[in-house]
Amino acid sequence: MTLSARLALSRGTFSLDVEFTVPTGTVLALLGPNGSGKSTVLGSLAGLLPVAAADVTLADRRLAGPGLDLAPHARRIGLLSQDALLFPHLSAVDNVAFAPRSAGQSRVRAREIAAQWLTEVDAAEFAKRRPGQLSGGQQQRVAIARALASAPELLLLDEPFAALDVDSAPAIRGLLRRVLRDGPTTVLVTHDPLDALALADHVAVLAEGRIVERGPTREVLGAPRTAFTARIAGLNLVAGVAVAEGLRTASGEVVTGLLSPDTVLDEAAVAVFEPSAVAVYPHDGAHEGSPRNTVETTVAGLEPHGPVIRLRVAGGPPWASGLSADLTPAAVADLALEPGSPVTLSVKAAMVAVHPAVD
Ligand SMILES: Nc1ncnc2c1ncn2[C@@H]1O[C@H](COP(=O)(O)OP(=O)(O)OP(=O)(O)O)[C@@H](O)[C@H]1O
Repeated sequence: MTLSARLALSRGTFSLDVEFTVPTGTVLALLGPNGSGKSTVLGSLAGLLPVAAADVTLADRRLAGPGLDLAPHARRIGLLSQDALLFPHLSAVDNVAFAPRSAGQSRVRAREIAAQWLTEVDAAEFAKRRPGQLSGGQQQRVAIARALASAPELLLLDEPFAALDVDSAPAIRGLLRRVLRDGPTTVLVTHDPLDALALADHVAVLAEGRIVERGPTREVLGAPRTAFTARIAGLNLVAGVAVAEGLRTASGEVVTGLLSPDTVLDEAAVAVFEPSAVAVYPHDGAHEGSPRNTVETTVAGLEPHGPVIRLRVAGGPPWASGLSADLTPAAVADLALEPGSPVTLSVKAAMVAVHPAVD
């Protein structure tokens, strides 16, 4: 069910004008700062907001177009927001059964479907409880089951981890990774690049109602082409497979780091670290102390980046090419760095986070 959307609208002084496609079964993450229009895109796709001009098709079904604006319930879209928004007077199983029941399934069949989905999201044991008797994370599991139980052709996720505490967010993220693997075409709104890395095949970066950059997630976040994306992402990313010590790259080097709780060993992962976590030495410099990842490479470029100088490197083992490090202007002068200078980069293992990633 490929989604093709063009949406244009104004809300007061804010205007939105975007066009994008999400191929069947893939996940597009919409990233952007507060107020950039992410929720407005989701609301428009769901048919909850009036649009000035829209052309939205899902496979061969037109949801909106000239003279056509299907009502939300007729769009066959599942929506999951940051708050679970369950019906407080219904049990978990009845909340989930509500979706297939509204789609015309018999009461018995709707309950069977609900029970299957509650099992799928590890919430079968809460089936009889009402939302008030569940934690935020448990409610969000039930809400995921409800969104999927309607067999939506498009799933819209609006910051699904934002209301969860740091302990339950990774488990729910892992759960969504699992159910989205063979799941519906999905648009995920987030301001956290790590959510995009874990769940999305592609990202589109929104700024002031326009898409300023788009492409495969790791490409866009690992090597942002616009200063804007670099500000919100700007992370060093190394792709590979999760191993107990951290991450193993395709060419066999191990980048030592801390595994996030939802990481699965031997599955695709990325090691993520800030340019400010990278120390730079001349080749013969000493770098001892806590366990570090150390690599010999060459300065490719130096650019001012706010108050610091961002150094990019090229050469050395494949995983090191394109890494960034932030230095003070004084350090750049002390080390006499210029393009072509040989340098050793060093990153403390404790500063490297290993996250699951979409293959
Ligand atoms: N009901 C409304 N009436 C008028 N303007 C609105 C309304 N709701 C939102 N806006 C404006 O639309 C713009 C986009 O808002 P939107 O909620 O889509 O951004 P967002 O990227 O989802 O932000 P956040 O990350 O804060 O949720 C903002 O400038 C906002 O002020």
